[in-house]
Amino acid sequence: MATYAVGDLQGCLAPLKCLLERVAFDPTKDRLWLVGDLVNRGPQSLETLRFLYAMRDSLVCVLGNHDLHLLAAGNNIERLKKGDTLREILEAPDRVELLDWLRRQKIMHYDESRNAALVHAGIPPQWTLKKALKCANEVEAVLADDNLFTTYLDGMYGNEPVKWDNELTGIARLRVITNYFTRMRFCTAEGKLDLKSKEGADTALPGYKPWFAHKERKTRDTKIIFGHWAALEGKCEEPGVFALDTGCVWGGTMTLMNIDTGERLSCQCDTPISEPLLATAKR
Ligand SMILES: Nc1ncnc2c1ncn2[C@@H]1O[C@H](COP(=O)(O)OP(=O)(O)OP(=O)(O)OP(=O)(O)OC[C@H]2O[C@@H](n3cnc4c(N)ncnc43)[C@H](O)[C@@H]2O)[C@@H](O)[C@H]1O
Repeated sequence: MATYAVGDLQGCLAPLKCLLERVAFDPTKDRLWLVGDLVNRGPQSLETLRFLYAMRDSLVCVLGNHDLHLLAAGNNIERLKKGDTLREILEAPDRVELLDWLRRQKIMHYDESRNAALVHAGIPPQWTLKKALKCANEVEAVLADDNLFTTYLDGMYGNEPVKWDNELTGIARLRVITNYFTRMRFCTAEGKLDLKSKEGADTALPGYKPWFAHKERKTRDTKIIFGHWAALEGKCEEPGVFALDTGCVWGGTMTLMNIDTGERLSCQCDTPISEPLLATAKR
């Protein structure tokens, strides 16, 4: 039995299948951890979601910003944006089943036996592991609640508050938690977010650093696996922190890592997003 983690899929099913074949993945024995952003921008969002749903008992999955966006669009809370490749899911006969499953996935997974955490974007430096799990659970509970999840999705968008405060309540509290776990790249040691910068780790504004690079970070004893930040190209110098988004959808590759050995494999995406969309996204 082996446990693997794979970077952002973003609707790229062919490289996922290629990676699973290369490691002879056996869903009856092996486990696959997904860093989130299962869908959007790539060519096969619906087929990817169906493929994952069919093997759901072998998966551990955390949600990314694109997955949350799909949930909002699927509940008529947010419109699709130019470049989104989610319409096929919204029009699918099995959409209710698929979105219901997606909504019940985690924001953070922690495996005590490995002392390893899985998140989409990161864990802010000022939070302990215990605090991070508690905050992730607040969002997970609201998302899984049939009466509350649409109110959450409706208030989820936006960049404020820029920093955690224990006194925060309601949607502002849930929004900053969401932004830490699913959108963060750069922040200060106190967890003040810069959500605008998206380039490499060496492009931080004065006073900011990649979330994992703060020496005060309170989760330094825990292995952390994350995706989201394609411009890192899967490279992270920080010991115990593993970046897995290698920009499949941007013409890069998809990366799979054996969680216990650290061994990595990559597959090219055959059909990355079109050149015009790439140019728009980079502007
Ligand atoms: N609370 C909330 N508030 C607001 N929105 C929310 C939200 N929750 C969910 N959302 C939704 O989030 C979605 C994404 O919003 P965006 O605003 O487009 O998000 P992003 O930061 O660009 O994130 P992405 O996940 O696409 O990052 P990636 O590194 O792949 O790509 C980022 C950039 O990296 C660049 N890049 C990729 N590979 C690179 C490389 N090798 N080198 C340099 N740059 C590279 C790309 O060109 C691209 O510009 C939207 O649909 C939005 O609605």
